[in-house]
Amino acid sequence: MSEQGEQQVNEQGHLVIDGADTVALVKKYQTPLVVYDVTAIRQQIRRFKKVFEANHVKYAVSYASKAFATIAMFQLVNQEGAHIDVVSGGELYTAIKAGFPLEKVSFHGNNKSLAELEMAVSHHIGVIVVDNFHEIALLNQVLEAQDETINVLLRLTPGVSAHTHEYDQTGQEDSKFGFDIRSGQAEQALQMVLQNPRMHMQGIHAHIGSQIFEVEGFVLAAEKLVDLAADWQQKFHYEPEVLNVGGGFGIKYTEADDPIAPEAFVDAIVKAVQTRTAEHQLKMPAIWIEPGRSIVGPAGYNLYTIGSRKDVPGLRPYVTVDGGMGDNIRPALYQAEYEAILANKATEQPQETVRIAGKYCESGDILIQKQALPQSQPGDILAMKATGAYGYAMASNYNRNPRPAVVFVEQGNAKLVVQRESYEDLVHLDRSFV
Ligand SMILES: Cc1ncc(COP(=O)(O)O)c(C=O)c1O
Ligand SMILES: N[C@@H](CCCC[NH3+])C(=O)O
Repeated sequence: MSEQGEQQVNEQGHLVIDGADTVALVKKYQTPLVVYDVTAIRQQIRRFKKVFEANHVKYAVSYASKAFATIAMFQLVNQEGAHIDVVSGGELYTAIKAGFPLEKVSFHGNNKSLAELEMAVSHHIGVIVVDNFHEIALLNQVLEAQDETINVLLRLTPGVSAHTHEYDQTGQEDSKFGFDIRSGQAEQALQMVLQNPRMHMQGIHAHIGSQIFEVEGFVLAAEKLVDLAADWQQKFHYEPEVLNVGGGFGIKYTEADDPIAPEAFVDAIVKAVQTRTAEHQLKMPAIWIEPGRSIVGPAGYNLYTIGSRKDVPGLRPYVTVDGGMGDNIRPALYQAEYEAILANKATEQPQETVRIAGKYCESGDILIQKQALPQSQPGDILAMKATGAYGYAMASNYNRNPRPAVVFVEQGNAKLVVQRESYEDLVHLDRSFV
């Protein structure tokens, strides 16, 4: 068992992840290897749920599976009684393969295809988070063709932009996502759904961004949603059963990060919704959240083997590992920062500051710009911490490197949950030209 930020080391001086010696894991599964601390994932889901339960509100913790979507992860989420959100037919297919209860699935996305909507409706998923007018028409077409009905949430852009990296802002008005509230688009969408006998207007949704450290944005967005609900109650006698405030709760990647606890986010959101609904004399809706990063991020580690080293005189040493931007694009894409330790020398003191480079054919393939480490040798194991969200999920086969294996560890027991890709896998879909 491990808490975010805590580091477990055994008598051999090896980093331990949920009871398993990382050096032994590497011996068995090789590198690059993605390892998840299952206890940490379970704890994180339970922490979110506990706050809702303490406040006696109806709720759903819906894991945003885009952060890490595999069959094993969906099964783990199901064991913890949480919901999931999917954003593609592929994520939905994974949920189906995992045996996930599909009535607990929400389907997001700003351009769901006809085929994706057909798949969602025929599998009777819990709710479609409708994003735009085109989708209302497509969904209606699918529902008529299949003679079905479905629950709908409307995705709204509440005009709240969270303080975060620019690429992650999705709540502001100038966004590709959702119906704009201010211009009246949201109201128009509501009327269309209310008039459609095949769509059950279950509630409203807003997601304001990702890797957010303050509660203010969530509180503001939640208040705006409740104000809108009050307006709709007056105008249309409509009250939402569900108010979904999205995900985006920030995590600690480096010592410089100081996110508030998951409990604090949820508590502030619940209190804001309670207060505002009471003011407007509305029924208290169920509150749904969609944490992705905060559930899997801190629980994940990328393990690499150190290979070559280049000392640039007067500048710095480059220490290269056997992975890089193919298994973690975030440093190259978002200038995301991480910290790493030598997993096989976890008790040794740092002696130098190095740049951790990947093996890909790109100068920008740097995993960590500045990392203090003990003296390292080829063959040492580097453990990058907090890589569990949007790491493996965004992995590619660039340079035709196979994607890593993924191992789940729980109380010392390791289980391979995604096999390492083979060279054969890499050419599997290729067809000969001659
Ligand atoms: C609609 C929606 N819900 C949930 C999430 C999950 O966000 P995070 O992983 O930051 O918790 C995202 C991604 O930002 C999203 O777009
Ligand atoms: N992929 C982004 C987060 C995207 C959030 C999804 N809406 C990251 O790694 O930080």
